[in-house]
Amino acid sequence: MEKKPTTLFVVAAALTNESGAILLQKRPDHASMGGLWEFPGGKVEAGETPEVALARELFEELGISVNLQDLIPETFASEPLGERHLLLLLYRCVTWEGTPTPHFASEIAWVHPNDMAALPMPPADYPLVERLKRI
Ligand SMILES: Nc1nc2c([nH]c(=O)n2[C@H]2C[C@H](O)[C@@H](COP(=O)(O)OP(=O)(O)OP(=O)(O)O)O2)c(=O)[nH]1
Repeated sequence: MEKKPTTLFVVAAALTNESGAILLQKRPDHASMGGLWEFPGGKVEAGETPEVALARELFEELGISVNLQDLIPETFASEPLGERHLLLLLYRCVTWEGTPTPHFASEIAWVHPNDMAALPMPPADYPLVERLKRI
């Protein structure tokens, strides 16, 4: 019988500063996809809307607070991820409270989409970056 992959719902943010650079964080070496640069975010938990999940993740991972209405849908990725299928919703956010501070990531950096090709990222992120370059 054909295997039916479980869809993994992930939300992430393109936190964008005044010069158009976007915050990326480096996954810790011991994590899955360790050492890769990603958009901050994570899995949507049961009972959460995607926006509530993203606001929670941004607070947990970076210590910043966002208003749900400031999370603007930007683009998404739909890609196989091991035995699962990843659906990653990317939101744009230009307004938040607090200074992003890495709580789990090994590093954070502000990177212009044109410079992201130089960084190793999860495979699902490359099409997202291409989209961000054209916006
Ligand atoms: N936050 C985030 N996750 C991403 C990106 N690209 C990408 O493939 N992912 C994947 C990595 C993870 O499998 C999943 C995010 O979940 P998470 O960050 O809460 O997961 P985790 O480290 O606990 O992951 P896992 O070991 O359970 O797979 O989405 C991205 O740009 N940002």
